[in-house]
Amino acid sequence: MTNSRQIAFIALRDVHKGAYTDVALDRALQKANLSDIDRRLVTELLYGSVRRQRTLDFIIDQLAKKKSHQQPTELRSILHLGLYQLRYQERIPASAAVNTTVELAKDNGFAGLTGFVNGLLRQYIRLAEASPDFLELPENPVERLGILHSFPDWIIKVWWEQLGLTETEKLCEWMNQTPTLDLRVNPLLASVAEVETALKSAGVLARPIPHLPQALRLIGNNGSIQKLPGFSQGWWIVQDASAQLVGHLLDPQPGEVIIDACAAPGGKTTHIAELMKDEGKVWAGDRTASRLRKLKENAQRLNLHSIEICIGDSRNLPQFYDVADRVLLDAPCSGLGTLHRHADARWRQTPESVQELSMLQKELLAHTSKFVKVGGVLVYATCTLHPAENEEVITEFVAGNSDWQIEPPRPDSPYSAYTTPQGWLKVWPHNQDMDGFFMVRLRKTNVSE
Ligand SMILES: C[S@@+](CC[C@H](N)C(=O)[O-])C[C@H]1O[C@@H](n2cnc3c(N)ncnc32)[C@H](O)[C@@H]1O
Repeated sequence: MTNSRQIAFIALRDVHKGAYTDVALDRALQKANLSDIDRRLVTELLYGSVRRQRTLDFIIDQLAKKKSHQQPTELRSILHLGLYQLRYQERIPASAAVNTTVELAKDNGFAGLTGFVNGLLRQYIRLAEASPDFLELPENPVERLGILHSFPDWIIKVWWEQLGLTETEKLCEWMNQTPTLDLRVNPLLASVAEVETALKSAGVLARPIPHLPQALRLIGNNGSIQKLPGFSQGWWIVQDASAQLVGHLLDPQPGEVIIDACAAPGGKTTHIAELMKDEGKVWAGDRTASRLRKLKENAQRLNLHSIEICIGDSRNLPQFYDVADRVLLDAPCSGLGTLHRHADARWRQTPESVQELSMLQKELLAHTSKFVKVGGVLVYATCTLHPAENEEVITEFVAGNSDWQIEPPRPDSPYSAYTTPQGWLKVWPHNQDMDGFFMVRLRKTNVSE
């Protein structure tokens, strides 16, 4: 049987056994010959079931005698797929969700438990029809939000401390959406209007994004990215709106020397080269060779020649001391601002991994700041929404280095919507409808300690 639900099941089973969601999806899709519509269904069922894992487990715990984690792994995966469709996929008729899930059980070694699967799903339908709020949620507001929107309690706490309860709930809802796709047009090869027209002629609608001169947001679901017009000609690259803000905040100028210290796969490196009209030098440093190969492919496709690759740990590159007009440190982070794109990230990160990342970020900042000439600029950015990786890193750095100052964007700049009183920029996705990001521009003065 190679139907889309069986493919989704194979991928979800692999995720429940420890695989990364995108890797499991690619592997399962490669073995199947599915139409674009079916591929989209598999992707939606898999990503949705992984995101909503905590809620789905809670429902099983409430409806079955055995807790979800006591169920055989593969049966748990099958139940997740069925419940996900019933709870979150209004377009799929309940009868289709139940019947296909029972079939999955039959075809995957649970023929003797089809009655249990059928009974549990039908009980869910009955209870949900009687009262959509039938889940017996705990009183504790953190746990309550965590179960209802499927996040670990520690993430809810981190956001709650910054936003309060109502806003945190909005952010959780935003992070459970299917992500949108933004393009960044390469102005050296095409204009935004040309790309918009080419996409339209292929039946794909796109709209510009305010304040971002190179951005287009695709409207609706699209098939393979590589098949969209202009891809092979290097007219555009996929990059979220908030990631595009980072390049503009750095504001690189033609002829300058720029070091992008954590560059791969090159979304921002290529933006920097475009903004410099491909004149000058962009050093693209990263410690991961496989990701740097991707950077090279991107630079070649976009026909950019000013980029030079440097493999290694950016905490140990003394040859770059005092050479750069500008440095970008787009630091490795916990990715709490892009949880909608990486379905399993909320289950992989932990408070401990955040502490380790925070230390690495502080070390990277201490070293890469030495690359900047006096008078030059460093932009520190992350796609996370955790203060230990953002505010704390910058506050500590500025307090310990009196020759560095935060340089807030001008009040009349397009960044004013994101600028905080401290001078750094924070993009909250539920307010700005783009990935969560933190970014700050620092300037090196000639006043030393
Ligand atoms: C957030 S990603 C960079 C994304 C990239 N700037 C872009 O826009 O496409 C962080 C990168 O930091 C790299 N990295 C992690 N630790 C590093 C280190 N000590 N030195 C250099 N690169 C490092 C990772 O390999 C990863 O590619």
